[in-house]
Amino acid sequence: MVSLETTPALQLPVIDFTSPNLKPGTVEWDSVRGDVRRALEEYGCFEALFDKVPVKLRKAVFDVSEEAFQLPLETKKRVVSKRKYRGYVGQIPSLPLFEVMGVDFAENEDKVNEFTHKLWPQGNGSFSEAVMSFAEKVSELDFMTRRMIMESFGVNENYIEKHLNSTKCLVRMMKYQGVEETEEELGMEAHTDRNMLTILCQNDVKDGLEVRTSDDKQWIKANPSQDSSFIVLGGATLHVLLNGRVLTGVHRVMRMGTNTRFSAGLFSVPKTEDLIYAPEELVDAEHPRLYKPFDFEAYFQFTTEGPGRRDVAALRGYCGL
Ligand SMILES: O=C(O)CCC(=O)C(=O)O
Ligand SMILES: [Fe+2]
Repeated sequence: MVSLETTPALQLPVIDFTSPNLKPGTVEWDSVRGDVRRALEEYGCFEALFDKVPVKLRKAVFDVSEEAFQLPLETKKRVVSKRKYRGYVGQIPSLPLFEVMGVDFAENEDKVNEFTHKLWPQGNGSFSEAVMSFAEKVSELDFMTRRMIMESFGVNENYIEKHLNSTKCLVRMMKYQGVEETEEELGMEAHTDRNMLTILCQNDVKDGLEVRTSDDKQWIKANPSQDSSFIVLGGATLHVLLNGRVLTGVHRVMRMGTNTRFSAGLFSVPKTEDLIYAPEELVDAEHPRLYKPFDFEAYFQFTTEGPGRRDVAALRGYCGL
């Protein structure tokens, strides 16, 4: 007999960060902290309702990124970097729909202005301002999430403070061309992020980002609200730092429809050369240490030197114990 029941569409957990009382030590904080832990343990990802980024600022970010992508290719090439995740990347033969601008040290006014001046020698205050303001506001969600997850594992306060100060902000603005085909096309291949935490938002093109379930069997369509939510993804560095106790969500971008999709993200990235390894609070008889001390730059290099290196299996091969 054919069952008439349909499987409800899979959804990412949604966590509400909008309580005005969301401060360490409050009941609200502890409750959200529990949600964050469960989501990162089970999905390596969640949708965050977060109201500290005004709609106007989101719009400004997508407007300036559109302006940047419209510059002639020769101009965009002025910000091509040796390191793939920074600067301008586009015209990848296997990902023809995709372009990205990555502004490193987006919390630093001089660095942002330097980037802007390479694209617009006469200056472009709106670009610099949108990037810096986005980095500042979204960092609040990044810091809260990382503080919560570390607190939930009993990591001591000094360590947490030191950890939070050990990262920089990379703001990446992505563009995915629309497609005429009726079939879905790949916008960005399946991968795990390498950094600590990634926080993404997108323009009014609804679909695109998909996150794989932890059993690797299904894709969950992320469908963040255009005005009030962000998708938060745990990266490989956070996974190593927390001794594998949180997942790093595999994700990809699929394109369908003729509208151009713009997305923007804050990537927290280690800025020091200190080796990363799990604090003692994360290691016990039940949870033996999984990874050798980890050098972010060396790992980054490793992932770029061959195909298929952007997943947890490759990470284990690289630095597993
Ligand atoms: O555009 C998106 O939503 C995803 C981008 C992404 O996964 C990345 O830049 O690592
Ligand atoms: Fe990613």
